Amino acid sequence: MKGIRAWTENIEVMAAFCPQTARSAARAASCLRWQRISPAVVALPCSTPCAVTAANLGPRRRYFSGDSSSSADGVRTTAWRRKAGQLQRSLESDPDNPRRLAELLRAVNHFDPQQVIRIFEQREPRVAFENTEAVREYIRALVLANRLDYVDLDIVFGRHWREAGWFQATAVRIMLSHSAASFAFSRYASRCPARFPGPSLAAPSAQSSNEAKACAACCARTSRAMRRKDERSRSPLRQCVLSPEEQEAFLVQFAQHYWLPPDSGLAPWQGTRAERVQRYRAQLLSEVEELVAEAADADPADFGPLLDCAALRRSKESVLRWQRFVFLDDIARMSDVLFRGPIEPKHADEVSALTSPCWDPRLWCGPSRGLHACPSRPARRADLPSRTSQILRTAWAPVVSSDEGPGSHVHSCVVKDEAEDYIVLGNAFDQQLLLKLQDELNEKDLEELVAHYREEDSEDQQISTDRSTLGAFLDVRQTPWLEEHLLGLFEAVSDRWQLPELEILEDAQYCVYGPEDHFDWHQDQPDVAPPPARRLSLVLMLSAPGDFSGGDLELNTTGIVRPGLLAGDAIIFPSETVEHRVAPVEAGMRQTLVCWAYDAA
Ligand SMILES: O=C(O)CCC(=O)C(=O)O
Ligand SMILES: [Fe+2]
Repeated sequence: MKGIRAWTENIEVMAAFCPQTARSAARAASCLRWQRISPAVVALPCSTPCAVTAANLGPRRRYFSGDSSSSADGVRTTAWRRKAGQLQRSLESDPDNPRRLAELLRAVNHFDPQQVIRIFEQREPRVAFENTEAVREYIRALVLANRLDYVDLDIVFGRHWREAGWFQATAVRIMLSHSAASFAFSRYASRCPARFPGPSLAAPSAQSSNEAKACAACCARTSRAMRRKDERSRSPLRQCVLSPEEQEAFLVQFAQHYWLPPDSGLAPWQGTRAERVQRYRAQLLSEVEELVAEAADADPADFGPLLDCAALRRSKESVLRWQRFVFLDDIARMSDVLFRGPIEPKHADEVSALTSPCWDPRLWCGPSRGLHACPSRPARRADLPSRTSQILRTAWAPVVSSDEGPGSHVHSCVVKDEAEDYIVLGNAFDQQLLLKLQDELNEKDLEELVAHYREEDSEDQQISTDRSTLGAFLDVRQTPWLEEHLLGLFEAVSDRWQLPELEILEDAQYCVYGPEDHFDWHQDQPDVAPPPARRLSLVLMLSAPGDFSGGDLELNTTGIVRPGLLAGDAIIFPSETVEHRVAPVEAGMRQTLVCWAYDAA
């Protein structure tokens, strides 16, 4: 009972995240339900009961069964349904009207938050995330439907939101992502596939609109199936989810810290509220870190960045730990977004920089396979300075691979930054693809492949410049998924430089820069050359910003620019014209994959 109380209070608090419907606290206090809410929650000024109907206040199960136990609830729900019907018709007559969408979602949230999630996720994400009011309703629906544990908030609240808002004019979707839902579901399904039965969820390939429809139908089928199941079922699959009570505890805390007004007259990051939020956020992050540290001592087989089916047969404890980590990480990200809002240009980068160390796949590999101890990988060459051989030995630790077939990966990437001479694609390789790439490089015998690019013994005639890095070559043509993906990235941007059909004719370079390593100013294609020649260069960042300092990639275009790259981001620029360099790394290790597109002969 206590759990249900906490839950309903929590829902009310979350539902109050609705500035437009804010009414006076007095009015709220007159509502019976609000009088039962804990003082911290009552302090909310946005305590309007109008956003909270009785239909929303019962235990979660009610959403799934769709029934309403009292006739008053029934009447209210019917009224909202009718209103939603009208709003839906009005939206149909003007489908791109953001206000109408938000109003519809607000109405539907009164009786069917699951439906709000579906409506929102079925829309073009780029457009949907621009609509702040609709996003609010979506967040509310996620909370009301208790979906926070399996919606990928990295997508929902992280970079994509920001990028959708800031680069809406140029945002491109390169891969197959037809909706946030398919992405979130596929990510979730790959963590825990058996939870979402049905082939198109485990391996969605929704390229065409027909496939998208089939996938949407499958999502609908699955959620119907889920609805039929009692959320608290005793089945082993259900038990591996973070317990509802634990989620409630987090959410209640979350509400107490976040659903407060900004100190008036101050920016959201200033004042006493900001301090509280910061403290809470630090606490969340340290909890995440603790779990990561704990995980480092665990059997690596229990984790893996993506839980596969086999994981379900592993110890329940370890699965639970993973779930808790994911949940905390999501909440930490969400808290950040809600605290600062999706309005600052650097917002998503900062969130990722804060949380990405926790996501470092190497941390999940356990001590015997992790970054700091990789005894099975001997030093590359006896004559290398110990510093660099050390770097190489520890560069890539084996990871648990996710055995997916081609086409099973849905992923979207967006334009993060662009100028006449370059374009930065955010999330060009997502976590999953980075792991696949890591596997690929691990499979190669690095001892054989490594090249030593010091000026004195460089055999590379094409680039005769001062360079100090370690590197290995990777024949991408032997790795069809990689070739296809890289070509996809090149082709997505080739129009802006009016380039014809492109091919990858040269090995990609995996570069490792340790302290003091650098790559001096150069052009990748020194002269304008007849075909086939390097036309576009792509640098894929493999290291997180916290992994190294210094080592900026600098481009000499209209002045020197230093586009910030997070792990998984790629910058593409014309090889013949853009002079660039990698400034000396000051500390840590910087890793990139560099690849060139040629025009066909
Ligand atoms: O590692 C980098 O960021 C760039 C390397 C580069 O410019 C090259 O390999 O040509
Ligand atoms: Fe270069």
